[in-house]
Amino acid sequence: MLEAASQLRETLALIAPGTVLRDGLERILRGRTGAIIVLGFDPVVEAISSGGFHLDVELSAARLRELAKMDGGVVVDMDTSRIRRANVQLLPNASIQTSETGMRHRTAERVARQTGYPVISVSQSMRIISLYVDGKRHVLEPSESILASANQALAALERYKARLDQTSAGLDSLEIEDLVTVRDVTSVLQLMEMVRRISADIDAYVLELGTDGRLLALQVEELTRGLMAEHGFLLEDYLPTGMEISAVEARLKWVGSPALLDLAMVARSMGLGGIDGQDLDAQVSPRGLRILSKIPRLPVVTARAAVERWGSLQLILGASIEELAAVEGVGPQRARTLRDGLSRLAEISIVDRYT
Ligand SMILES: Nc1ncnc2c1ncn2[C@@H]1O[C@H](COP(=O)(O)OP(=O)(O)OP(=O)(O)O)[C@@H](O)[C@H]1O
Repeated sequence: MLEAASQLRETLALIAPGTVLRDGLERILRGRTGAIIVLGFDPVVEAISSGGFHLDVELSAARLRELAKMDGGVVVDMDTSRIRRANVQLLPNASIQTSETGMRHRTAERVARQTGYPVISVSQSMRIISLYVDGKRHVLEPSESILASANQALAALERYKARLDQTSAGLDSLEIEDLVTVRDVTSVLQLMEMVRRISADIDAYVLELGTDGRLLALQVEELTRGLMAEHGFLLEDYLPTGMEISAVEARLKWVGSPALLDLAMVARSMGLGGIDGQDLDAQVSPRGLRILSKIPRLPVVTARAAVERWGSLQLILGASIEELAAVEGVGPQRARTLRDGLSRLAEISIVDRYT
């Protein structure tokens, strides 16, 4: 059995716009009929299916629509995308709790609970498609209303991303001048986490939207490109020795959205700002990976080699071209790229400060 959240996700993907199943469901709705469709076929399903007939035909939208016109349920074997039974009376255990009204929906919920397979009901009277999976009911919204919510989330994502870019550029300058405090680092991490959460929400919409969500997916991908890598570099730059990135990520995941607004909470998650994370004005110095990764044409392995050799951005800034070139994995040409890149970042930082 799949993990609950992933079972819902996988089923939503199976019935998203653009899939055969969704096309069939839309036809059933347009034809003003109803349906009850079990997405799985095994001896348990067989045991609670009575009457009707056995089939072994490929699932198609037109077939599903035709079979749904008949009374009773349709059983689809999703592994092989084949229709296995139609016109069956489903007889789940009547003692299974159901919060639904109407025989079709009560049956759908019970069958889903009893078999562990997702069950779809299309209500003829209410004209809605419901999915019963993992003991819960999920009503399929029309793409337009999902898109409306997704667009709101996208607007929020754009706002947070713009703030993140600004805050991250501010951190560049502070790093060059060695004036970073815990507050500066955690502000960037906080915004990264917010952006990550909003994109995860949008990903869920994208999944449910199927082909209707392609443009949305592209926009999110564009907005969040490179963000995961930068997130990792930021942590590598500031984590106290001995603290694992995965441990910080696991902690952050459990910080609720309101608590995420508290910088001390974020600081505590990454082991900065003292035991309680309250010392936000404490000075910290980066190892330098995040800022070096921003230098065009400088491979990450080279940046990493320099960071491993000196262990601090200030020391890298103070190193001569010859010293840089002598590091294994750097060499003369990349040493120059690195030095020029850092000089440019330093210039930008000075310009930012005095204009
Ligand atoms: N146990 C069952 N097995 C298979 N199909 C069923 C079962 N119970 C109901 N149905 C199907 O649902 C149809 C509608 O039944 P009923 O009017 O009791 O349900 P409903 O919940 O009010 O449905 P709707 O919301 O579509 O109006 C039945 O004609 C039958 O095709």
